[in-house]
This record gives sequence, C-alpha cells and structure tokens, in this order.
Amino acid sequence: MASRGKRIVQGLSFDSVALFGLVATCSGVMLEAYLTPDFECSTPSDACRGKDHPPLFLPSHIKQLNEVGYAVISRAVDMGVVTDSRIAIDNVNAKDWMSMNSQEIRQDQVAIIRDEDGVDEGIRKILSVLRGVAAQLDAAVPSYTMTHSHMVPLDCQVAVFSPGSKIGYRPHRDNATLGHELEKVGLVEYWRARPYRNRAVTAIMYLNDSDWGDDDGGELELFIGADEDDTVGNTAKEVVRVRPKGGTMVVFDSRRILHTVNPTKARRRAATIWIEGEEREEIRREN
Ligand SMILES: O=C(O)CCC(=O)C(=O)O
Ligand SMILES: [Fe+2]
Repeated sequence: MASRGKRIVQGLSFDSVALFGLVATCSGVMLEAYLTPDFECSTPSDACRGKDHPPLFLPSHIKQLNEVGYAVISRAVDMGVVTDSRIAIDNVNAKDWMSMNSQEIRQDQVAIIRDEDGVDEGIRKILSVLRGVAAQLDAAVPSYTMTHSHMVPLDCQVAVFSPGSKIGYRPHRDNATLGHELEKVGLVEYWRARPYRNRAVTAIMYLNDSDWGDDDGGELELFIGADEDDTVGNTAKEVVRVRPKGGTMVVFDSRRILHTVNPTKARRRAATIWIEGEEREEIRREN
C-alpha cells in the first residue's frame, strides 16, 4: 500500500514537472515572438512632405518602382552628411545594439533611432530624405501602383555588419506576407511576423565610405522577378547587385522583392525605414 502511494506521489511530481516545463517553454517562445521590435508610431506620409527640398525621389523613380520593383539613387546625400551620420552611429551606446535574428540568418547588429530632439543632424537629414520617399509615393504623378495611403515610421533601423561577416543576411522579403501564411509557418512564426505585414516599400541609405570596393563584398542583391514561393533566388529573371557606397539610396517593394546581403569584408552601415501602405484593390484581387 505504502509503495503504491509512493509511486502515485512520484508520478504526480513527474507530471507536474513536465507540465511546468511545457508551460514555461511555450510561454518563453510566445514571449520571444511577442517582443519582436515593432516600428510603431507611424504618421501619414503627408507629415513628411516638404521636409526634403527638393524631393529626391522623383516621378522617374516611381515609374521604375512600378515597372521593375526597385530604384537606386547614387549620391542621394552629400558625403559630409554621410560621414556625420557614420560617426553618430559609431557612438551609439553599446547596450543599444541587438541581434534581430539567429546568426545563421543575419549577422548584423541593429539599433533603433527615432527622429526626435537630440538626434545628430546628419542622421536627421538622412531620416528626412528616407521619409520623403513616402510623400512622393502618394503625391507624385505617376503615383505608386502597388500600395496607397502610405504611413511613415518615426523609427529608423541602423544596421552594422562587422568586417568578416561570413553570412551577411540570407535571402528574404521584408514584408512577411507572401509565403508566410498561417498554415505554412505555424502560429508562433505567424505572430512573430505581425509587425512586418504592413510594410510596402523599403528605403535604405548606405552610410559607408564612397570608395567601397569590389573586394569588400557586402552587396545588396535584388532577385528581380523571383517566384512568390522562391526563397533563395533561383527563379529570378535578373539579379541586381547594389554596392553599399556611402550616400547611395535604394528603394524597393517590400512585399515582392526577394533580396540578400552578401558577406562583407569591411564594416558596413545602413539606415533603413519601412514605409507602410495598403494594397491597391486590383493588386489584392490578383493575389
Ligand atoms: O542593408 C541592406 O542592404 C539590406 C538589409 C535588409 O535586407 C534588411 O534589413 O531587411
Ligand atoms: Fe531586407
């Protein structure tokens, strides 16, 4: 009798420990998914109109964005601004840098910077140029054909790859909608991706020296025309390689353009914003 009682107690305690372990693991996974940084505080693109005089992102760039899904502008800002921003970024407090994903996926460290009092003038200028893209998407003729009613985050991501990064950033799309349906990726991954589902257009400014060489690597590769379910770029009709020279701005469709960052031999710095927008009715019907 006594030994049966002991077995029940042992059994119960094992079950309780197992149950506790399961609940703790699930809570940990959900908490980690919940804590995905969210670039909130969007403002309508109108708020940025006129800040960037004259607008850099022109109707010809919008035409290109409509037709091929990307546009590259070299020397979008002068090198003095790039150098100031670079110094400001290198002075960001060590504790504010974080890894956004596994080192097997991306090897950069990122910090989130907001356009507010105290932000370095160079970074403020870069932010204003990047945010100005959104105002043009709504105001210019032709207007952007994929999305409308654009919203601009106050937050900008600065990302730094250390020299010798062997992986860079694996191929991905910035808007986790295509290929990320709930039934395909499961609840946790679907939830983790929620801040990325409204991203319409990615705008990046490189903050490196202007003499970034071929040997330095670190190119951004855009897989133009890749199939929706292609996650590596094999089906691309064309691969566009952008050298991350200081002052180069690149803008692309966050939903459709599969892209990767090549391994880099030099320290590589970039400032990125994600402009949000609603899909146009005709595009939604197509999907
Ligand atoms: O820095 C780049 O060129 C691209 C980085 C990127 O793809 C991202 O942050 O999502
Ligand atoms: Fe990306």
